[in-house]
Amino acid sequence: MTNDFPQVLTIAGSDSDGSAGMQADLHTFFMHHTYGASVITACVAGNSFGIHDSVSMPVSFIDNEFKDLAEDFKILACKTGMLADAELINTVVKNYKQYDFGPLVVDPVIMTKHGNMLLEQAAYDTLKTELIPLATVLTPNFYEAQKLADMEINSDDDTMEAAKRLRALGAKNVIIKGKHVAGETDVVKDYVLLESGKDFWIEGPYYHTEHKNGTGDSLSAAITAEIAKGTSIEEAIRIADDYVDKAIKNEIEVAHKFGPINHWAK
Ligand SMILES: Nc1ncnc2c1ncn2[C@@H]1O[C@H](COP(=O)(O)OP(=O)(O)O)[C@@H](O)[C@H]1O
Ligand SMILES: Cc1ncc(COP(=O)(O)OP(=O)(O)O)c(N)n1
Repeated sequence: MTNDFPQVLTIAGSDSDGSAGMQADLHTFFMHHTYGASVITACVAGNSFGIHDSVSMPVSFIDNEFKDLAEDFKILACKTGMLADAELINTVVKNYKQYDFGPLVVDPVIMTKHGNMLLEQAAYDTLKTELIPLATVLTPNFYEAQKLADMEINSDDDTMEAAKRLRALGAKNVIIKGKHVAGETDVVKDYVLLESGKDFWIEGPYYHTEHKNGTGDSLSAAITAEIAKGTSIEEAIRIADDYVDKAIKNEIEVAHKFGPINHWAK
């Protein structure tokens, strides 16, 4: 029997079209040679045209998902995605503190790139005070970084200041995914501030494609998988960035409008 596949966990919402949410996480875990388990927090009904309905799981059900995994699995790293509201954030925080599921990557999912809200506004403070302090790596996109750092980002200096503020909330390592707007952008730039104080930019070409649903989920899932394999945080972030870059660059023909990225790309 082989034991070469570290066990990892996504604590996230299900997205019915498979492009984002825990489905994207599980595709990514698989491609990084890790075994993915899931604590489902919410379900969204959606397709490549948008999200059309959403329900949250009962708190007692989420407790039982954690308990069942803790009794049977050795989770080496985990990540959070869509948490919907403050009650769900508090439930996840309580369970993460109770069990030993390794380093935590927090993808502070607030809104999809097409404007659907996935976290209610009343929960932003809970995210900041309860979950972010537990984060080994925090992975906000441009919009989320502005909300959580409570500032506008208009320059590289602003991005660096926002990352400092997010570290001050308690996140050990921060990657802020850069702003990228079709027609305005030739390059995408992510900024990384590590626990050691080391910082750097990861720059790549902007790809003109509608097939980029799930980029943020896949980035944070790849970081999680690499951490579970023992990769350093810096290298995990670089590998994850490269994975998502290739997955956007090499489009696949799935769905009619805003499609998924290509997890098989090499
Ligand atoms: N069109 C694009 N071309 C190249 N890289 C992209 C593109 N869109 C997103 N990325 C990259 O995908 C990763 C996820 O970023 P982003 O899409 O902003 O996250 P989110 O899905 O959380 O909004 C980042 O590394 C970002 O630079
Ligand atoms: C259930 C669910 N969770 C998260 C998202 C958003 O995914 P993300 O990768 O952060 O962003 P997009 O690239 O999809 O905008 C989602 N859509 N559904």
